[in-house]
Amino acid sequence: MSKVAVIGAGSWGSVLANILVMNGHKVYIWSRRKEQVDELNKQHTNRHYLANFTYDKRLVASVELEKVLDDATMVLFAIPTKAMRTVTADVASILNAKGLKPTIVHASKGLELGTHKRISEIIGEEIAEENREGIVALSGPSHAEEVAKRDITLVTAASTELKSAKNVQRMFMNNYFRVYTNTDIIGVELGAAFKNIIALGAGALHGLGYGDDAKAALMTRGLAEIARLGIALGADPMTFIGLSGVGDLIVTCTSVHSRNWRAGDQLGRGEELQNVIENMGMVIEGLSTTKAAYELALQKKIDMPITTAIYQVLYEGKNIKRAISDLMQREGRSE
Ligand SMILES: NC(=O)C1=CN([C@@H]2O[C@H](COP(=O)(O)OP(=O)(O)OC[C@H]3O[C@@H](n4cnc5c(N)ncnc54)[C@H](OP(=O)(O)O)[C@@H]3O)[C@@H](O)[C@H]2O)C=CC1
Ligand SMILES: O=C(CO)COP(=O)(O)O
Repeated sequence: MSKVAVIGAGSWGSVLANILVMNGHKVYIWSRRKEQVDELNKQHTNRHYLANFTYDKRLVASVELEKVLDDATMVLFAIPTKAMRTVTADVASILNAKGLKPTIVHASKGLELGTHKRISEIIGEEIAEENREGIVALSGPSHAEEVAKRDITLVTAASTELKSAKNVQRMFMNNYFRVYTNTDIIGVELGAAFKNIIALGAGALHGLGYGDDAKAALMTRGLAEIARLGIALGADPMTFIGLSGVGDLIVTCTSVHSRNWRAGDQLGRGEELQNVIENMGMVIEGLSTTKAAYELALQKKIDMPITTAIYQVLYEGKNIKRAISDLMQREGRSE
């Protein structure tokens, strides 16, 4: 039996941990809050993040990172991108002190602000090679609310080391959670991060009352521009038509579960950005990813009109209707 340490007990970390427990693995989950640990261990619930769901009683929660990591053969990070560097550094020093070499998996979707690094790059910088077997990104169209109900979900395990990706595939697969492997971790991580930008836009169109034609147009042209940037950053173009590309774009642009879509919807209805962030109570990754992608597009000289428009709305206070009108009035061009 493998021992898995799950770092982060929000909606996604807790549900992935639950899958692993139900698949027969020993799983410890880390939370920084004692009251959440007590709730998970005693009531087997996590009401703030997932109302009306009861976790498998065998899932053990702890605030002690050392205890969670003890004997771990796999470490799974599911925390917001902005917390990745400091938390991985804490994990790294414990792995080093204990002489552990687990497979490292992450399920987060974003780019680090300032450095524009992908999450596997942050992990690679913080956790020494002698303390990791491989780095795997687990990604695809998957909402915690549906996976918790054992709805059918397909994701991909991406790593430059196929052996590690296959290990993750084996550990997570069951009759409702199907895992593919992929060696293009660049494309998988970029598709996962960038689709959140387009989801903000899709939500905004909904909030403003636009119809299905507008949403389909945004998703299609959005995919074109995020793939353009992804390819410039080293991704395989084919990855953008896979689960972590178009698959995740579809679910995030159409699902009421998506925090990015819901944030966009509220902005479209005229809500102030600060209120949207405060009321969500969960991470909205697309907000910072929009900034990172906008800066990268400028650096790489990639045309990203939708991302630019969303950046202007979020960071420069541009009126959303004006942003849409400006997009529509761009010079006509070939598809
Ligand atoms: N929810 C989903 O369905 C999916 C989410 N993802 C991705 O997974 C990642 C995590 O998302 P999700 O679980 O939904 O997020 P949530 O907002 O639901 O939970 C975030 C978790 O991270 C913890 N956390 C936040 N900041 C810090 C910090 N500075 N240090 C340590 N822990 C911290 C939170 O702790 P606390 O409660 O104490 O604040 C909480 O446990 C994101 O990148 C998201 O895009 C990917 C696929 C599906
Ligand atoms: O990545 C996700 C679905 O695949 C989750 O999206 P949100 O963060 O928008 O909820």
